[in-house]
Amino acid sequence: MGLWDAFLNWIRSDGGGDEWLCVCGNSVGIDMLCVDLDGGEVVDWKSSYLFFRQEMELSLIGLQNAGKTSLVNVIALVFSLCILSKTGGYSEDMIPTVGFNMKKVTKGNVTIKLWDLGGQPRFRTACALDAVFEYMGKEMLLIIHDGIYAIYCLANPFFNGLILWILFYHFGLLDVGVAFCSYVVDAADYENLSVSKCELHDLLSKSSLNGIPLLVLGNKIDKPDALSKDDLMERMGLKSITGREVCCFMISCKNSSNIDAVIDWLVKHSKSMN
Ligand SMILES: Nc1nc2c(ncn2[C@@H]2O[C@H](COP(=O)(O)OP(=O)(O)OP(=O)(O)O)[C@@H](O)[C@H]2O)c(=O)[nH]1
Ligand SMILES: [Mg+2]
Repeated sequence: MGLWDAFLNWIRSDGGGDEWLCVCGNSVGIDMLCVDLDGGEVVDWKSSYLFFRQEMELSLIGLQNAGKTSLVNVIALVFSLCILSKTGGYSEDMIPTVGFNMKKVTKGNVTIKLWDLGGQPRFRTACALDAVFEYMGKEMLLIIHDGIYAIYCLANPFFNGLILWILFYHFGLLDVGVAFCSYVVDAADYENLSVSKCELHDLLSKSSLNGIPLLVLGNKIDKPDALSKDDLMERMGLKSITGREVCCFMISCKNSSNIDAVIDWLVKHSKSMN
């Protein structure tokens, strides 16, 4: 049922009374809540989604402390449209990510699988990143055994089938492809900018990422000393990148600034499943 049908039905049935209607929306969709004025309870809710079926894989890459996990939490909150959710959102109290986390968020027809990679040097090795990208390229697979990465090469067809089967049934991890690369930078951490620039350019030199659109997120713009977008683009060497689309947004996970713009970009660049 479409949003307007739901709305009209609700108006026709008990739209008067001591209830009020709240329509809220973001880049993922629109929710319509019917709230009981006396008790403050949500008595009914309907959803409508602006997009056709979309699925995307998002790997968040960047140095330690850039705010990748914070971004995952903020995106998860946007997907729950804030009102009904008691979880997710920004927290000052973060633990550095060990290895990586995978979080899948779904809202209506939009699904994002977020691969949140630990940014400490030991997790940033070419090997760990390669493994994820190669996995997405379906040439190698990455499985976690008690926190240790095991990389399986898909050269052997028998092994192939076996591992794909395990992945499919236990992790639901099939049919993915790298649609774009997203990179998170702390825009207020001048000291680490040159390291961040090198890591990014190293990553872009990988053949599996040839031509793939690049999304750079300058995080923590709530900090008074955060760089401007122009300065960040200059210092990250973004202006010299050719052969691919490059987009840069300045965001704050803390204040949720520009998060909707990021989600819009992701949805536009994801594989449409129509
Ligand atoms: N002021 C400010 N602080 C932020 C923002 N986003 C994240 N932080 C803080 O930065 C710190 C690191 O955030 P994380 O999300 O854990 O960073 P990370 O990139 O996941 O770090 P690793 O897991 O070690 O790679 C935390 O203390 C966050 O609260 C932001 O927009 N503004
Ligand atoms: Mg993290």
